[in-house]
Amino acid sequence: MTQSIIKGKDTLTLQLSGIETTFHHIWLRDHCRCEACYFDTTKQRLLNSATIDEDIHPVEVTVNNEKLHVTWSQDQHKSVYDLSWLQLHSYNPPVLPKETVQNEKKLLSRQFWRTKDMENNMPAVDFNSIMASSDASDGEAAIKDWCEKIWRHGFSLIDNVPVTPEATEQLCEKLMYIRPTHYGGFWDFTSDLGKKDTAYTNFDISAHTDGTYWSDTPGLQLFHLLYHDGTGGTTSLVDAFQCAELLKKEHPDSYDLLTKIPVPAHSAGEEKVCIQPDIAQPVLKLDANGELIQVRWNQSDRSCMDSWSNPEDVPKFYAALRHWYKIISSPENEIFYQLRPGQCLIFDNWRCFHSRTEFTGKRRLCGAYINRDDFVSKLRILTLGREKVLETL
Ligand SMILES: C[N+](C)(C)CCCC[C@H](N)C(=O)O
Ligand SMILES: O=C(O)CCC(=O)C(=O)O
Repeated sequence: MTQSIIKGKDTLTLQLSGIETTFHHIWLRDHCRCEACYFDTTKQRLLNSATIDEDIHPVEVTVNNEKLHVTWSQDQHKSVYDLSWLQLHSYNPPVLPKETVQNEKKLLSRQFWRTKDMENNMPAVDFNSIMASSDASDGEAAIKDWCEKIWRHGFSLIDNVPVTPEATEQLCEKLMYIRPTHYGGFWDFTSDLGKKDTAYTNFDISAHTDGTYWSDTPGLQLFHLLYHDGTGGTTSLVDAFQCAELLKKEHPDSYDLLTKIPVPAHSAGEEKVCIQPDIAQPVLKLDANGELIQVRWNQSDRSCMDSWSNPEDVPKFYAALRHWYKIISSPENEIFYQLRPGQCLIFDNWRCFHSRTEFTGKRRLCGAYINRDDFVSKLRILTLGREKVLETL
C-alpha cells in the first residue's frame, strides 16, 4: 500500500492508497500501541504524552507487511503501526476511503418526517421480543432493531407492555440503565404536584424537550400511561430536526439566530434545587461541521434572558421564535397521539418534541430518562459492531 516514506524535520509523509499524507513524529509516538504505552484490555493509554521529547524523531523507520516500524530517538523506543490504522486516522490530509465514512452514515441514517409520513405508520416494537432479546437468544437483534428505530425516526412505540410500573422499568433497563434525577430514577407520577413542575399538574404543556436546564440533556425519555379516567392528556410528537430544515429554508436569518443566541434555563420548583446548565445553549445546537446535533426547546423552563451581546437581537429573537413556533405547531409537522395503557412511547429528547394537552380526571404516568451517550454507545455497537466502533478511537 505504501510506496515511499518522506522524512521531514518533525514529520513523516507516507503514501497510503496512493495518496501522500503526513504525520507528526510526536503524534506518532503518542499513538504507539505497544504494551508499555497502551493497555489494550481497557483501550486506555498508559503513556504520559507530556513526557515525549519535543524534538523526538525516528532513528530508524521501515515499512513491511503493511506495517510501519519506527525506532525513536527517545529511549530507542520501538513502535509498530498498521498502515490501515494510519489511513483510518490520517489527518494531513485525511485519506480515509469515502465509502468507509459513507457506510457509517448509511447505517446510522435518520429519516426526518412530517405528519403525513407518520400517521398510521408509527414505528413500533414488541415488548416480549425486546425482553427475550439477549446475546444468548437472538444476539440482541430485537434490541438492535429498537435502537435503530429510535435513532432513525426519533421515537418508537412499544406494544404489549404489561400495565405495571415494574414491567415498564424492566423494559427501560433492558435498553440501558436509567438516569436518576431530582425527579427520582424511574418515575411514577400523577397531577398532584408531587414534584414542583407543571408535568405534575393537569396543565397543557406545549411541545418541548425536557431538561434544557441540564448541561447534559437526557437523551431518551420513555412514557407509559398506566391509568386515566378523564379526558384530554393527548400527546403530540414533532420531528424538530425536520422543522429546523424548514426554518432554515423559509427563514434563514431566524435559523441562524437560533443557532447562536444562548438560552438560559432552570429547574427550580423543588425547595432544595436550582439546576442550570454550566453555559446557556442555543435552541439549535450545531456541531463543528454545521450539522444539527440537538434541539433544546422549552418555553416554560427558559430563564430571564438578560445577557445579550447585541441587544438589537432581542426583537429578532422573538421574531425567530414566532417563525419557529409556526413551523413546529403546524398540523403538517405535529402528530397527535393518545398514550394508552399497554403501549409505551420512547423518543429521542435531543431531536423530538413532545407535548400534552390539559386533562381532567386521574392520570398516572410512569417512565424514565436514559442518557444520550449511553444510548448512542449501545446503538453504534449493535449497529456497526464493537470492532468497527473501537477502530475509530
Ligand atoms: C418526566 N418527569 C415527569 C420526570 C419530569 C418532567 C420534567 C419537566 C421539565 N419541565 C422539563 O421539561 O425538563
Ligand atoms: O404528562 C405527559 O404526558 C408528559 C408530561 C411531560 O411533558 C414531561 O413529563 O416532560
